[in-house]
Amino acid sequence: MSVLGENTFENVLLKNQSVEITFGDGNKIKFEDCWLRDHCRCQNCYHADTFQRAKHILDIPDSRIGSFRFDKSELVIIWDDKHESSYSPDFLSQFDYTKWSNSRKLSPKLWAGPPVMEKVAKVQVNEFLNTEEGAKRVFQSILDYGFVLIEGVEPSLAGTEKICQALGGVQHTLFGGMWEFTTKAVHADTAYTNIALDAHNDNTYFTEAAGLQILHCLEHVNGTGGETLLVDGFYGATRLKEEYPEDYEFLTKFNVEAEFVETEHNHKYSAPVIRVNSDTQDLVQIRYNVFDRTAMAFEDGEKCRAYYRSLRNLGRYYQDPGNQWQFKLKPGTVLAMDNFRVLHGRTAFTGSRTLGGSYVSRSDWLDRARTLGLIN
Ligand SMILES: C[N+](C)(C)CCCC[C@H](N)C(=O)O
Ligand SMILES: O=C(O)CCC(=O)C(=O)O
Repeated sequence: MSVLGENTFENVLLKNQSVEITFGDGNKIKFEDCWLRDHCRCQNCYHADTFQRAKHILDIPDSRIGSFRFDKSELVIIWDDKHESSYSPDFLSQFDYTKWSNSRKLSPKLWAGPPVMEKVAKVQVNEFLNTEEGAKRVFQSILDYGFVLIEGVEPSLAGTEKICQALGGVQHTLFGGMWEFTTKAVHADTAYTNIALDAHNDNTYFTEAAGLQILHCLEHVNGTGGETLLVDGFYGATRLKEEYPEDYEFLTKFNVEAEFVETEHNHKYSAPVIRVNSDTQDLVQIRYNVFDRTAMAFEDGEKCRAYYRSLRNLGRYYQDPGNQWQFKLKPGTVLAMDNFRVLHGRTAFTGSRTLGGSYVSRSDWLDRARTLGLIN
């Protein structure tokens, strides 16, 4: 791929309502006239200071290319309504479809079980908060493995909040912004107890689940247990696709309804357990939480049985201890995990245990990763 500022125009051919451009890096791309007019970057067509289009799509003339001229560094199109548009080779050469669509793909590194412990990043809090290199390591670990550990954090909600802000900002939900939870039943949810919680994704009952879940064990005294378990939701879905393709197909299409119900709230949402990108079929999100499922009616017995068979077959990968990483979160270490991919749970515990943390929206953490140059 050419370095920015090095590509050139080598040849431009007018072909009916499109132009075929050969660039200095040897690549050839065909542009339709409607696309070229829409991407005129003159001050009447584009607000360069806000990166926004200046015209409604209905106000972009349906014009034809009258003539054009070019040299190595500029292509000028004179439209049949006399408007002139200038393009650089670096701008246009971005729009090779394969290169453009690949530049938007994420590349998760699937994992199964404890070996991930050696791969996931463990970043000191000052490195994360005060250096670009540290911030890049944090977000790259989330992009690669779906989670990261940040160490040396002040074991308080305030100390944890600094991490949540740096990850993209605190996402407010019915549970609050920054939350601390214990076995005090402040919400009608088993998280606010001391029982074991099998691996799950949070917020399957929200129209958009939290992007990241941040957990920090602030204290655990006079008791045992309360170990965290993580499993790669994308690994399980990939195994299901290989070994039970019809169940994978079902879970990418069938809408499973989930709920969160308490006195002041009644959330419901229905969506596939496995969400894939409709263009690339790449995995986008896992919404696996068998505890928050609502009681559903089924169109027929076949769908009902497919629902149970496929949720069980997928659940076996997630419940397999060989695919899980189980560890004890200790005060000072913050776990940030991608709630669109990694399932989490905990073992039962005794004693007094306080967890602090927050959610961070997917938009906000991807925004940080993008501004660090890690993704497009
Ligand atoms: C994280 N915090 C304790 C605030 C809320 C927990 C809610 C858990 C819910 N059963 C779900 O899976 O979404
Ligand atoms: O208590 C824990 O370690 C995790 C609780 C949990 O799964 C959640 O809050 O979603």
